[in-house]
Amino acid sequence: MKIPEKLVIATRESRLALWQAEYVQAKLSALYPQTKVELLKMTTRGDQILDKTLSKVGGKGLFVKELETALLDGRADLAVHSLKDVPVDLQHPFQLACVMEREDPRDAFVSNDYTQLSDLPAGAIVGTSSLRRESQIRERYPHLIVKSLRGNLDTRLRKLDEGQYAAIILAAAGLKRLKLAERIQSYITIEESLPAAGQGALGIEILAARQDMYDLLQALKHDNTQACTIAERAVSFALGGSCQVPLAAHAVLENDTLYLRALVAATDGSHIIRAEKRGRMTQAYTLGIEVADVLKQSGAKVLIEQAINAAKLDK
Ligand SMILES: NCc1[nH]cc(CCC(=O)O)c1CC(=O)O
Repeated sequence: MKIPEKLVIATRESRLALWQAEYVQAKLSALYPQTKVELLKMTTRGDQILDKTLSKVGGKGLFVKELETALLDGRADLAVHSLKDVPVDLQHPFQLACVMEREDPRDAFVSNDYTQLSDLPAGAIVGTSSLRRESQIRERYPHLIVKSLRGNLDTRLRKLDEGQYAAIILAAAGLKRLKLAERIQSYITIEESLPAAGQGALGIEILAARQDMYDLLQALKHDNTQACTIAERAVSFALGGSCQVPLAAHAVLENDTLYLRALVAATDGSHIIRAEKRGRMTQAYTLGIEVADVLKQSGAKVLIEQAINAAKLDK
């Protein structure tokens, strides 16, 4: 393997994105001490459009496109992403080189006044802009009001502190990475808020033609996480998932067996379709497709069409 003199990592400029890119930078520097590893900091459309909920902005790959341009014109060799933000139908000329070890995949309950969702009184306002979180909250706590909450982590926490919300829901992974875990009142169980495909994991994107990069990055791969997220992303892919659709998929490895759970929800919170299955680690993708098939047989397609139409009407 030929080790390059210099590597450039494309990254967004949010604090979390920079943490993630610097984390990869440190790992690569340790692995390849002769190589100079630099960051190319970029603003994406997802960072600029802050007045709409993500489902209404509606673009797949809202947070990755600009970084891909840098890969294409050779300004960067790799791009570091929250895997959750990487489109499941990532296509040629791009490729995921590897998936790194997952942080805590759970959603976190953040509030200045309450300890957990079940403590909130009727009419209390919960902030989240994820349809996935919203539908699961609505199913279990129909007396709560869910309101949109956008912006990077610091912005979201500021809006909570200003009193616009009784509580907000955020990915635990981001808070932990930014040393903000003390803001977490409680963790929402996987059962109560099934996470998004890839939540908590980092994905490294490259040009598919860059075999040298692919080989170099295999040292960062985490087999367990990669198998779990392949299964999760396959569910989403098979259902045509995007952030317009309330879709969750989460897998864990239990003694070499993958345990995959997924759900599709009605945007109005009226019902949720769930499916789960166990399978071999080496058959992760197939397992995801099978779980998606079970969801389809239970009527998931109709819910997905409704969600996509609702998003169109809202624009
Ligand atoms: N959609 C934005 C996004 N992308 C990744 C994370 C958190 C970190 C992760 O899941 O890896 C977040 C924020 C959130 O969901 O609270």
